[in-house]
Amino acid sequence: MSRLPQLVPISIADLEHNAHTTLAINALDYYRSGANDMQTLKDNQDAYSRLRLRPRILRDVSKVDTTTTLLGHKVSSPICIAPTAMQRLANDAGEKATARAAAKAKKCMILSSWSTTSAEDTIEAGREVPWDQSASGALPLFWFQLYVYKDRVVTEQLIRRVEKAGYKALVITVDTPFLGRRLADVRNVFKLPGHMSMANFEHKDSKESSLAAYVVSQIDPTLNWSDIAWVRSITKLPVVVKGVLTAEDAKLAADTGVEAILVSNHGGRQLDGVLATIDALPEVLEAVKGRGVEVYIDGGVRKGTDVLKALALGAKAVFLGRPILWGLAHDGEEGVSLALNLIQQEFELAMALAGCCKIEDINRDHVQHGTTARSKL
Ligand SMILES: Cc1cc2nc3c(=O)[nH]c(=O)nc-3n(C[C@H](O)[C@H](O)[C@H](O)COP(=O)(O)O)c2cc1C
Ligand SMILES: CC(C)CC(=O)C(=O)O
Repeated sequence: MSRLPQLVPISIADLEHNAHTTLAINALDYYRSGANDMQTLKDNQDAYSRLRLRPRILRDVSKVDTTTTLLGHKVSSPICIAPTAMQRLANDAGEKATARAAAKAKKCMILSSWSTTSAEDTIEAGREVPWDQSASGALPLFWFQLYVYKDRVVTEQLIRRVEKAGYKALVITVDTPFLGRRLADVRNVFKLPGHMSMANFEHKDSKESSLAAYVVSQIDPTLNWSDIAWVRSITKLPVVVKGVLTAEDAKLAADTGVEAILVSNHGGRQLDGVLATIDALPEVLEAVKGRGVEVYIDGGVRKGTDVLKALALGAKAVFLGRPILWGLAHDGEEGVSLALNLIQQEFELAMALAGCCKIEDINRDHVQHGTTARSKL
């Protein structure tokens, strides 16, 4: 098969292009696919293009500061790393490379339950990078994404391990009672290669079965709000619910006492046909207004202007899924650093060009839906 030439990457799109030229087809398909017709996958990005920015001028933007806080921890930027499973498919250094890049950038990384490196080894790799406080006071931040296993003993043991290892929040993914139907994975009969394992669950590994069958065998489809309350009752770590898309569920999340909500459709990989996350964000924000719940977003964030739009609509932070995998595939740790730096630099430039010097300067008036001037709306 002839491969396209590599680009010298200067954008996330370039990194994606390069990953298409280098990754083995089963890994590439697993990473890039959405469910079914991939309508939501496409819409996650398209929806950002339907928004327009409203810049302010003459505001002395010679210095731009992107530091912010997530659940009380100061990080260098609201650009964070979403949990993605099986990162060693992209590069042998996998999750360790991502952790080092996150630590260097003093950004927040969420590690997937289904990582190919254990929770302990991943955070340890992050610690190899000095966690010295920068002048801004920002520090690296590691959170753990939890799939709730049918076996609650396994679930609780994992929570104890990640508490001990130093993860600072549990991000419970609630949109995967079953795996979405990703047609390419079905055709490729995708499964984890024999030399890798789901490193947090060695004894639960099921290399023989497809991913969908593994989910059916291990993940609890009876999961409901009382289980979220149960997790909260057995840990002091703050809880983030990942996969909220409606005002109704946002209210229930707040009622359950969770500290944060991650508006997510799992990168279009679960229920195809749901709203793009940036279109679902306003109703979620409205539903939890004044309840002290932080609201984040992921899905389709590829450019600095996307970050600006999400923050202008009210998100506290954005999480990147595939862009990190494209960086990993390009050049391991260096590639993840490149992905993070490219979008960080774009965001800083977008802030300056919109007249914003700090995160608090970004507000609802910096963005509008549609392409018609406000005076004509
Ligand atoms: C290859 C891949 C694996 C993923 N694995 C997980 C996972 O293990 N746990 C989880 O909660 N979300 C998982 N996600 C969803 C991401 O956390 C995130 O919601 C999504 O990728 C964001 O969209 P983006 O890829 O457009 O940035 C995965 C996404 C991809 C693309
Ligand atoms: C192993 C999978 C359930 C990980 C995941 O969330 C995904 O592939 O989207």
